[in-house]
Amino acid sequence: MQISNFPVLQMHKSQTAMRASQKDFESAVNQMKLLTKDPGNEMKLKLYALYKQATEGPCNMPKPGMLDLISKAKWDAWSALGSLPKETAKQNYVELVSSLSSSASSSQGKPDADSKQPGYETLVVTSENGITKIMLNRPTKKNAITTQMYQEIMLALEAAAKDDSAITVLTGNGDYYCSGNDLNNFTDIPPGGVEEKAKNSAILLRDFVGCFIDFPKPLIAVVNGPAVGISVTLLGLFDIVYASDRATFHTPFSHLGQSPEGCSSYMFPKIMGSAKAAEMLIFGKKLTAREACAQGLVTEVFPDSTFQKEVWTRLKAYSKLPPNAMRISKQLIRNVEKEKLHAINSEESSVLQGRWLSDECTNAIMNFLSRKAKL
Ligand SMILES: CCCCCC/C=C/C(=O)SCCNC(=O)CCNC(=O)[C@H](O)C(C)(C)COP(=O)(O)OP(=O)(O)OC[C@H]1O[C@@H](n2cnc3c(N)ncnc32)[C@H](O)[C@@H]1OP(=O)(O)O
Repeated sequence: MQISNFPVLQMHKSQTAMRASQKDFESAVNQMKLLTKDPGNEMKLKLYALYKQATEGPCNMPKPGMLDLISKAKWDAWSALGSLPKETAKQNYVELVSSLSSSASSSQGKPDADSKQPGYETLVVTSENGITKIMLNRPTKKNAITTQMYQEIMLALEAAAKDDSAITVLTGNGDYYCSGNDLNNFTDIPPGGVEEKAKNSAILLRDFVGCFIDFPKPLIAVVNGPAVGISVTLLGLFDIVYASDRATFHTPFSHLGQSPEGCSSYMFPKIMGSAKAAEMLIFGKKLTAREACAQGLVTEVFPDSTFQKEVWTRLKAYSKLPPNAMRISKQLIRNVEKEKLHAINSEESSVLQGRWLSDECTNAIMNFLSRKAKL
């Protein structure tokens, strides 16, 4: 085989002026180890040949026997590089790895059109590589959760629980992860009046949180930006929470005349201790991502510039673990407290039903809607 049989090498022959440093080469070698998608045998042979040429020079090994097919394919690929200089081989290796990683990362945040599931207006739901991703999709409203969105999230979780993906991810589109309950939800009053509205909302809230309590597979929050209200309290029910260092965590319930939900009245003291939980849930202290990580609410914080790439690389690796083992482990952890969590969820929903009818709450919502108050 001649060098001309490798178009990618041809393409780079004219670029030898741009030499790759030893550091670039070593980091490309490390990057290859992180690649989660198999690049295919042809590509692997090209990379093998370039690596050998870059580190050992031209192939002078004896040709393997005809029956040793794998060694022979490798020997052929290396020999085909002839007397290609080591420096050029290094450069070509670095560029080839870079083209592989960029095509992998460009497909990470952006689902391919075929994998997008129809039927959702407020979410983008995709399923690929063993991962079902539920993305809140009202970026212009900071992904505030409308009544329709609560319903769609429940449907998406129900479907994800049954599909063949190994893990499920919740994330947000745009600069926010989620700004919590859409405060306009309270303006749509049914014929039965505000009491009926409060009752229906409490039922919706209880059912919504119930889906998170019962979700059977590993559930991961990819917190791409600030999180407010119910999007924060629910995090205690996730198995992993990855956050960008741009994210903040804010539960301004007292400011809104409301009280905690999402089982946070139990999970937050358990996760971070009662004093820290009180600062968040009673006094509305906003935490940075690093503070939330130090309190145990967040699993790991990543720099915003590499957040998507690092998180999706990690999740793709996790999604290849045996799915049944992951499910069973999750259920062992969750089942100990499932009944208790449902009881807490019912109690929190019923307390909120009363709060929504209070003057404190009504005034706070009116203030926001008339733009007098912002968090
Ligand atoms: C079935 C009911 C279950 C209820 C469960 C109980 C849940 C409780 C909670 O989640 S409490 C938390 C509620 N959330 C808030 O109080 C947040 C309110 N929003 C804000 O304070 C700010 O918008 C902000 C700090 C999130 C962002 O500020 P800023 O960056 O200045 O952007 P804008 O304010 O201009 O926002 C852009 C656009 O989005 C609208 N919006 C944002 N969040 C909400 C929201 N939670 N509800 C309704 N609308 C929201 C905002 O009004 C702007 O809209 P506009 O462009 O003016 O049309």
